[in-house]
Amino acid sequence: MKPCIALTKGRLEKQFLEFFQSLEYDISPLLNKGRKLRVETEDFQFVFAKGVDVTTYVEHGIADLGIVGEDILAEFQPNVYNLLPLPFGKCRMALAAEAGIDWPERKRTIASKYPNITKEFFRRKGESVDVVKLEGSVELAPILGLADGIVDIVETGTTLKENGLVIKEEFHQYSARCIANRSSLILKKDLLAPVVEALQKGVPIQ
Ligand SMILES: Nc1ncnc2c1ncn2[C@@H]1O[C@H](COP(=O)(O)OP(=O)(O)OP(=O)(O)O)[C@@H](O)[C@H]1O
Ligand SMILES: O=P(O)(O)OC[C@H]1O[C@H](OP(=O)(O)OP(=O)(O)O)[C@H](O)[C@@H]1O
Repeated sequence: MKPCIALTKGRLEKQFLEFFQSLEYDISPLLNKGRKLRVETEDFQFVFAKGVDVTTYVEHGIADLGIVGEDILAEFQPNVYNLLPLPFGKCRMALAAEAGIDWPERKRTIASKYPNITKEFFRRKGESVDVVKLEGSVELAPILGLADGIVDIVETGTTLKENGLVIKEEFHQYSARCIANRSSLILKKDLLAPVVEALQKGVPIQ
């Protein structure tokens, strides 16, 4: 039996595969996978899904391990074992608003793909806000007047800058994480230990 690893499609998939290859695992069957969502290599089964679905497959034990952004874990709090940080997918969570516009004194409206993280951020500040959930291109919301500000991921800051927004506060730093199904870690210990160890060795000491 091969361990099953669920990968977040897109950005993290690319970065994970480069990292995995640097650990000398053969990833050649994954390089020309086309639109296939399930691919086997010599040592593993890989499945490809959206971040939040990666956590669902791992929580249900369909996948033993998952590669997912820490932002997804913070937002959805899945019942998985948060095994270790990985040295890619680094980004921050920030509150941003239009440059040169005064932050209104009334109750504010904040747009985000992360309503739970947003509410928790303002709860800790003792402020009550209305949160509008969006699925992407969140930077549009203040420009179009849907919200006073946004809570979103920032990496280079280019998206904010090119849309006339500025950071008001940064409040979390994230990276990709390796998560595990809680039972798999016990029941498939011998199968998973070598890969977990290899991933761990590949993570530079902070
Ligand atoms: N600009 C970024 N720079 C670095 N890491 C990012 C950035 N945006 C997102 N991430 C990280 O990568 C993960 C996957 O992001 P990605 O944009 O590939 O998918 P997504 O935002 O879930 O949306 P979709 O699949 O709908 O495009 C996020 O959960 C986050 O941890
Ligand atoms: O600071 P930057 O390097 O510009 O990166 C930040 C952008 O990246 C993410 O969006 P993504 O590309 O995932 O698109 P989305 O808006 O559709 O989620 C995030 O939501 C920001 O919009």
